[in-house]
Amino acid sequence: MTPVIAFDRVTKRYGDSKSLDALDLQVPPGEVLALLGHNGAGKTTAMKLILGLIVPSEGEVRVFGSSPQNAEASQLRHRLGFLPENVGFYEQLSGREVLDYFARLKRTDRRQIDGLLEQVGLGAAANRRVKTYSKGMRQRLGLAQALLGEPQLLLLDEPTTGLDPAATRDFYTTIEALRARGCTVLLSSHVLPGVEPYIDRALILGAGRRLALGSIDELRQQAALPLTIRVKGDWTARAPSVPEAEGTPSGLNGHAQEFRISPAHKMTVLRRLSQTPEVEDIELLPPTLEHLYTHFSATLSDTHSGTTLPAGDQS
Ligand SMILES: Nc1ncnc2c1ncn2[C@@H]1O[C@H](COP(=O)(O)OP(=O)(O)OP(=O)(O)O)[C@@H](O)[C@H]1O
Repeated sequence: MTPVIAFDRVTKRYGDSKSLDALDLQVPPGEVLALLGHNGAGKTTAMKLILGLIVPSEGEVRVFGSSPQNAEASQLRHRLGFLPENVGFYEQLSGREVLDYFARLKRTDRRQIDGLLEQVGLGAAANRRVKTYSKGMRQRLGLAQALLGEPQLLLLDEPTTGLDPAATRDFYTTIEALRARGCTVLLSSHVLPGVEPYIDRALILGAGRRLALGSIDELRQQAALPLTIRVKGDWTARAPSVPEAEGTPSGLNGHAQEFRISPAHKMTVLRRLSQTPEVEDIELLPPTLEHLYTHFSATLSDTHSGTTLPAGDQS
């Protein structure tokens, strides 16, 4: 199956510095991929290359099997929706008028506008001027604009910046619906909380390089970070220590204790604890995407200080 996005050793240079450095990436149809990285990691550069706004210095970018630069590029753009990082609209227009304007620009059917406004939760505010919209409402209008024409590929640059937790959740619910209808979504972010359940894979970029790529489970396996075990009950008198624990265990409310163990010791520790009658409950807390992001981003500082990236992540 042709990947929706394919980067083959793509480098983008500005003067002497590289915004992207020999990036390889294949995104299959219907995947939701999070593009994660600190400021300046190369996320927006990758999106601009996909949109055909800039050209690679080396390597090749293909979108739906074609170069975003060639003669078919305008057709290609009809299959694409884009929400830029800083979305700006004409303040004097209403939400409906803004979408009407963009639908004309994109030459798409204007009858979808009301449905889209409902879908992003702006149905009741459709006739209000944009200048009266909150930050969250503007982001929703930006998303509705990106969804005009039922795109098969959606590029969302920092879409949840400035949104409150409820608006962020609503936003991810919309992403879930898009995934259900087979749309491929590329979502750049450094705001991670809440994104985990909605993505298929994450690409962690650092200084234009691929630091890690995989599903959350694959990233957990690669990182082999300790997991946290939370144990409730008055069990410490009978089994006062867990020799496998890393660092100092922490007490919680006097009735629970939390400690970190390596994944290799998980089953040994669980078996022992489950045979201790005073143990009332055991909770396993695997590393979150945020932990993984911090871990893989630290490999970049290691690289800069002379050591290399982990095996398998050097492309
Ligand atoms: N037009 C340009 N001219 C020179 N340097 C550029 C240009 N565009 C981007 N860069 C540089 O390329 C690097 C990557 O930038 P990019 O905007 O892709 O990062 P980003 O991951 O999107 O960052 P942020 O999270 O801050 O948006 C940065 O060092 C940036 O300064």
